[in-house]
Amino acid sequence: MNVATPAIEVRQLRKTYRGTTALDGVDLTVGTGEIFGILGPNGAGKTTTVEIIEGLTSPDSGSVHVLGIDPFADRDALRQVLGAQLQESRLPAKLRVREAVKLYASFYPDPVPVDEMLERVGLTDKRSTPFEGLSGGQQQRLSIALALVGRPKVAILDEVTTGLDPTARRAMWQTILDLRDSGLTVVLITHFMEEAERLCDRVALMRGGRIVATDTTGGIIESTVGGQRVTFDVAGRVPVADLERLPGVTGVEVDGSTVHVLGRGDLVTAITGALHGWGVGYERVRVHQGTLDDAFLQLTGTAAGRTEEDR
Ligand SMILES: Nc1ncnc2c1ncn2[C@@H]1O[C@H](COP(=O)(O)OP(=O)(O)OP(=O)(O)O)[C@@H](O)[C@H]1O
Repeated sequence: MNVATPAIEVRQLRKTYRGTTALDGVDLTVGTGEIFGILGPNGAGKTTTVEIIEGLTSPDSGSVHVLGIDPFADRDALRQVLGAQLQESRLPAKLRVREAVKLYASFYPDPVPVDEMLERVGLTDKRSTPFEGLSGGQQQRLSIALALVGRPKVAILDEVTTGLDPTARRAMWQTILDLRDSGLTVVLITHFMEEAERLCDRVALMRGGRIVATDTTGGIIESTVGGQRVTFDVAGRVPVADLERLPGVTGVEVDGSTVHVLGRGDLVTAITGALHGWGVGYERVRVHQGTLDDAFLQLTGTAAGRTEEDR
């Protein structure tokens, strides 16, 4: 990954649809050769952002550059470097797999040979199957083949593993990692936290048309939910101030007789040792490592997979 040489630069994008603010000042820098995830609840503005990057939707204001190309000033140049996978991978029902890839290949000066492309996405056996005869996962793989056949330098993949069974999802993950290893820059919109953790070099979390965090998944977890949460029950008075002063502790929450201590390092040893020393009886010690789900919840106010409207 090389953030010093950005593949995509987005500055202060704003977009309103008839009174609905879809984007409210989005800034993004995607380095060349990284898998960059965009996460956020439904309606956060992810698709609008990538549609603007793809030159499909014009922003009200702000700027976008993909490898230095302005998508709105030079659409033809953009098409040669950017591979976009359609969110709704709709093709004519009767179009056969190989014909579809051949058609898309004809748009480019130096496409991947059609049969090689089919092999790469595991669709060789399905080359003569019409689009309507493909399973959801096969349709996803075909749409990736269509996005990649022109040898793009940047690929935008929008929810490519939605609807896939666990085996197909893992195969798709490997495909995406292989693409990154071959030098492609990948922007990945996903609702799956595990997918983001496994694939993405960095992620941006969106909420209400804004980016609320950009970092590695580990960095986001560390800076929002910290290392871990230790929960235990006490019979008597909770020594909140004393707990807050322990090394590594970043927060203490009390819920009746249940105490949650947030922090980093060897928290359990520090807490139990201190409680013994203070003569405070405790029981049922539980440790919860911070996850990307927790960070998502904290930063977006929404559980992963729920909508902004649900809040
Ligand atoms: N064509 C449109 N007309 C009107 N409003 C739109 C249009 N496209 C998007 N919006 C609105 O803009 C906001 C952002 O939508 P967007 O599709 O970018 O979100 P998203 O994060 O991609 O959501 P999802 O996870 O559901 O795909 C939403 O409030 C949405 O209703």
